[in-house]
Amino acid sequence: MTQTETPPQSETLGFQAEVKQLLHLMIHSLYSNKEIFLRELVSNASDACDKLRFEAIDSPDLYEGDGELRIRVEYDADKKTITVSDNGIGMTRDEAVANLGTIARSGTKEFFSQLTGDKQKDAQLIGQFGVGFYSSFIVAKKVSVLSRRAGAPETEAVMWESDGQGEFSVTPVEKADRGTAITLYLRDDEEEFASGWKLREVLRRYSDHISLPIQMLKEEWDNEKSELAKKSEWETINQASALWTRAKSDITDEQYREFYKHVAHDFDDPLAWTHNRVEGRSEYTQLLYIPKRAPLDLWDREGRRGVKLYVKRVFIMDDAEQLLPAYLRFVRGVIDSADLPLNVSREILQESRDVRVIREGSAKRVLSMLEDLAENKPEDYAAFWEQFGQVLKEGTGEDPSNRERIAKLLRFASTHGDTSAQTVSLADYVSRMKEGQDKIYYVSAETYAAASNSPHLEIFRKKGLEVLLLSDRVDEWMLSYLREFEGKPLASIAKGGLDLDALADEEEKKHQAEVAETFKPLVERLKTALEGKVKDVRVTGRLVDSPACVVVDEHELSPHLLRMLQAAGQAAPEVKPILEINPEHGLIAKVQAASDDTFGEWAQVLLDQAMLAEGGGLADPAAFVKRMNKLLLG
Ligand SMILES: Nc1ncnc2c1ncn2[C@@H]1O[C@H](COP(=O)(O)OP(=O)(O)OP(=O)(O)O)[C@@H](O)[C@H]1O
Repeated sequence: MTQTETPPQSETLGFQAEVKQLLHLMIHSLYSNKEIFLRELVSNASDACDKLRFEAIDSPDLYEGDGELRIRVEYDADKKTITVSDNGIGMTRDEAVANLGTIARSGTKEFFSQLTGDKQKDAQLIGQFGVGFYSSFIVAKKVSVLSRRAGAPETEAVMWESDGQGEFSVTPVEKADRGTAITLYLRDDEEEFASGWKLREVLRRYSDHISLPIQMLKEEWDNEKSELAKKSEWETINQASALWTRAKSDITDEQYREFYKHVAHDFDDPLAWTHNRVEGRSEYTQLLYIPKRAPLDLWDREGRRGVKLYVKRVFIMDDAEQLLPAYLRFVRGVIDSADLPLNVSREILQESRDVRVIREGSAKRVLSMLEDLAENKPEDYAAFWEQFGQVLKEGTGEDPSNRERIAKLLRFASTHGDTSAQTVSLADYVSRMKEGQDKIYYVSAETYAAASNSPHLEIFRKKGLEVLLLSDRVDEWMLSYLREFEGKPLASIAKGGLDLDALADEEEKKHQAEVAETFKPLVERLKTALEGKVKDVRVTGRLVDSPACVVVDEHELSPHLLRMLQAAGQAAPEVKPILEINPEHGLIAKVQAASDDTFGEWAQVLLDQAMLAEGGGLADPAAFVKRMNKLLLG
């Protein structure tokens, strides 16, 4: 060493604030589930081997003569340590600092903003977020990570160490073999994990689905010493074949569930799964899961989506979004293709005919799984709908070839149940349609309350006609694609003239015609008073308790959609409403009797309150209040 060179130095660095918070939460909330740390470490080791195998497709030298990838678990009962090691991709110093000192995952902001302080709820949330490496600190008072990246010189390894309190150190060290060895120094009350029996039991339970061999040193009973003695020979304690390649009949539900937790980085069990081998024009295997809960980044454009892609059992990439349409982005799992080249890139995926076949096939499988759930496990389907219904609705526009199947899977709130729970299917609705009814009626508004209190509903309630109550953001968009169901058009009850004639009896029709005639002069007066503000004024039979309402023409954008466009800063055309008045209402009689002096005020109040009831704002609310007060004082 020359004089100017300094010996490698150890550096102490602070954890990112979020990591500190996560560590604290994890240790305190996940205590009852502490053995999951082993699953997480094995899962990471397996991912590291997958990454190496992928990089080695182009650079076989990375194997450094050792192509047999494996994970090893060792323990020392005296020192109370456990070591999980792999010969995977490994980490450089900088990677260790970034990966084990910060959290740079989508959904991080949502995660921290949703924490409540309630241990159980927070534990659930941490599970959804992903526990990962940091879960080691649930059982360990100190963790050391010794790692060398594949292809880096032996002298360029790193030792990362921390007691999980707020800081960690990184020290340059030497390591002959590539990969990562993570040693946990167990807390005093966690010694039970430093046992061959315990480790085997936990590994079999949580990690049997891992496709690489998980090895431990053989142990045999030593009669002389009356204890289990470790041999120098390794034995593989899992089945070590990719789970999805095994026959369905050889896989237990427990193994399917554990595999899900590994691929989806979820803590919870999945809601459902589908596992198929497809042969023929295209050959692939799919194992796809529906999670129980929406990930925190479901609405995050940068969020994770899609499934893991394997080609002939070699891991190629995470989140291969081309393999499923975007409206199924909540699906997790694995697709293993026999046709794609190993060097496939995201760009190639976009163009590939094989990928298109896989995407179409996978979408169909997921829809079948959902249909099965809806039919045979309605409670599970309701849980699915609550979490992912809004995303599935996007499919009505995105996937025209499956629109009918998707339409059958949709669930809505309606006046039938009068609750905000979305449980009514279009088929349910159709089965309850009245004789002579040929349309599926709906009303859409910003909120469920606004929809269910819409004045437009009055006549429907009176006649016992069911109306769907739509208030999800995606609904208006969906309605522009979903125009009918089983030949029955979907019709907004806030648009156009109300065509309930088929449902009215002769006497009603006669009465309506007479009323329209009687109120003609009032209608004309209102038209003049509101000129420029409304498109038309007419008498309606759709109201029962309200004096007036506003509607728009059939082909025009609904006021609700207009407001959404305006809120999104988009140019929206000007749409003048049609004012409809209820001839049976006392207030209309009052307006009719108003003198010319106050008639203008009455007309304006009638329009303003109809706009308010519809869920819209007023351009000049203060003027409305002033006018109202004046009229109230009489
Ligand atoms: N054995 C390992 N070999 C190589 N890199 C590893 C290993 N273990 C962890 N890492 C790196 O550290 C990162 C962080 O791991 P961590 O377990 O916290 O999160 P994750 O695996 O990305 O996601 P999750 O928290 O959902 O499991 C990993 O993404 C990986 O880059």
